[in-house]
Amino acid sequence: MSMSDAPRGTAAGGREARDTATPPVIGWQDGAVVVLDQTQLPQHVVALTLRTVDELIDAVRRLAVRGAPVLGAAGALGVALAARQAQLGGWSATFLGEQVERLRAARPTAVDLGVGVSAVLPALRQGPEAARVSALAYLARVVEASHRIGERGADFVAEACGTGPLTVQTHCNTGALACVEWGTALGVIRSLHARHLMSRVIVDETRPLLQGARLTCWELGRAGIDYRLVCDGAGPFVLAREQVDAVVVGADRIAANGDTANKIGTFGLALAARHAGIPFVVAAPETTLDGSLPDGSAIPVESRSEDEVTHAGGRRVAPDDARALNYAFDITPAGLISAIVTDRRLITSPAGPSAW
Ligand SMILES: CSC[C@@H](O)[C@@H](O)C(=O)COP(=O)(O)O
Repeated sequence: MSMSDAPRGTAAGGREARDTATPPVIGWQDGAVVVLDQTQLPQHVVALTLRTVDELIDAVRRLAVRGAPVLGAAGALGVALAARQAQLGGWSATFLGEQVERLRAARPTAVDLGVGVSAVLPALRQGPEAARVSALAYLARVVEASHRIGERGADFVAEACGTGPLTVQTHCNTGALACVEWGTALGVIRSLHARHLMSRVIVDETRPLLQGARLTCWELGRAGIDYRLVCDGAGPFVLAREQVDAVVVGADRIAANGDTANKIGTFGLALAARHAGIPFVVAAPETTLDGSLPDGSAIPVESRSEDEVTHAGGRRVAPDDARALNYAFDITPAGLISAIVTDRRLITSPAGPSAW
């Protein structure tokens, strides 16, 4: 992705160091994982150089690197990083295995994080170089999947909604920042735009770190796609008032029956879409399908710090004794989902993916 009109920089271990290199969303450089620090966008384009598994886990937990497919890439590259650290530090095989499992567990809901870790494990036995090559191959597959999802999703939305111009609502950030390139839900929107079918995107601001407001608006602006930002609470009303044609969202984990975990606020949009009689589409790579879980009740839902709800702008806004529930994700029942679009297929079965 092009970042030519924003400040740039690199940083090591979380420290900022400005230079003129264009940071990739995620990549490998000189024995380290390099990620674009998504907590600093859109004001600053700053890369983080992560040299240890601990630094990578910290970046994942504070959402400096985020979005399910990119978390998969982080898991894959993280195994290569662990292999390198093990060689340099003389780690035992047991300790190396423990560090890899810590990485897998850094965030619980996005199944792709563990998928990326598992993809590189066979190469780990052959040493750091083999792990690096395997991780980069995984990253290339993430990119390819993202483009396929965009095209297939655009086919479905165009078929379901007509030739436009279309107003599409989306939630969170599912673009290049979450997928290395193009995007899942935002990839569908990009592909519709490339076909001259898009009118406008309604962007929900998204908790906890305003991923929609900061990241999706930034990406849409760069792509030249018209959008309007709305606060999360306004989402369902705006869907009806602005005559939205379809809702397209991403996913962090899809159970065998099609119940889908995605960013908190998605469930409400799905209810609103059903009320309005418009398609509610989930766009995700095949890797996000977790056939080991029968339904959404088994999906682990991340709960984050209460401070993200009780504080705003760096200061406490709720009373000192206020307690918060800070679920990072919700589960949308399969019955509210019109279609699941993956890089391999279109699933419209009301019985869900278990009938695939
Ligand atoms: C293509 S990204 C799909 C999902 O990962 C996305 O919708 C989402 O919920 C991201 O949550 P985040 O907490 O920002 O990692």
